[in-house]
Amino acid sequence: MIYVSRLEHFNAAHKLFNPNWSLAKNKEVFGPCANTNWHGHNYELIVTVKGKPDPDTGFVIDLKKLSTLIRSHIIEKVDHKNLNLDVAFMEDKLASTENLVVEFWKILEPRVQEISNNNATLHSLKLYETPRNYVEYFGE
Ligand SMILES: Nc1nc2c(c(=O)[nH]1)N=C([C@H](O)[C@H](O)COP(=O)(O)OP(=O)(O)OP(=O)(O)O)CN2
Repeated sequence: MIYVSRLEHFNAAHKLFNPNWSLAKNKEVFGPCANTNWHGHNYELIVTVKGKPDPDTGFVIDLKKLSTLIRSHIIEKVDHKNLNLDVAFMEDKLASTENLVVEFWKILEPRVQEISNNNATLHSLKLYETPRNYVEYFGE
């Protein structure tokens, strides 16, 4: 089994805010991340797929196709956007890195199989919110 990865990036604004709590409680729990007028991050997304190299191409998946898939279905929807206000798949969800990566998985998982003609499956997503904070998700 070979693991193949593609790195993409996007910039987005958000705030961490639970609408069921008061402003004071949001500030207590989330600190500056609950700042009323938003803040931004340079996100880095690493998409890893797994499979065996196709004997005709030597590819587990065509990385150009994988990049196009990630850009058209994820990056175009979140880049230079406000994750709380502009992104349909984040509606009614807290804009945490964890919740983002779960929504990304739901979008990418079936499409990776499709573009690889069922040769590859999605293995993991790693999403950096800052150079020091990142989450990894394996679909479980
Ligand atoms: N489990 C999570 N914890 C936190 C998340 C998250 O998505 N999941 N997000 C945040 C905030 O969005 C926050 O803006 C993170 O930025 P910051 O604290 O500035 O990040 P760094 O730790 O990298 O910066 P330092 O300068 O090193 O403090 C918070 N928690």
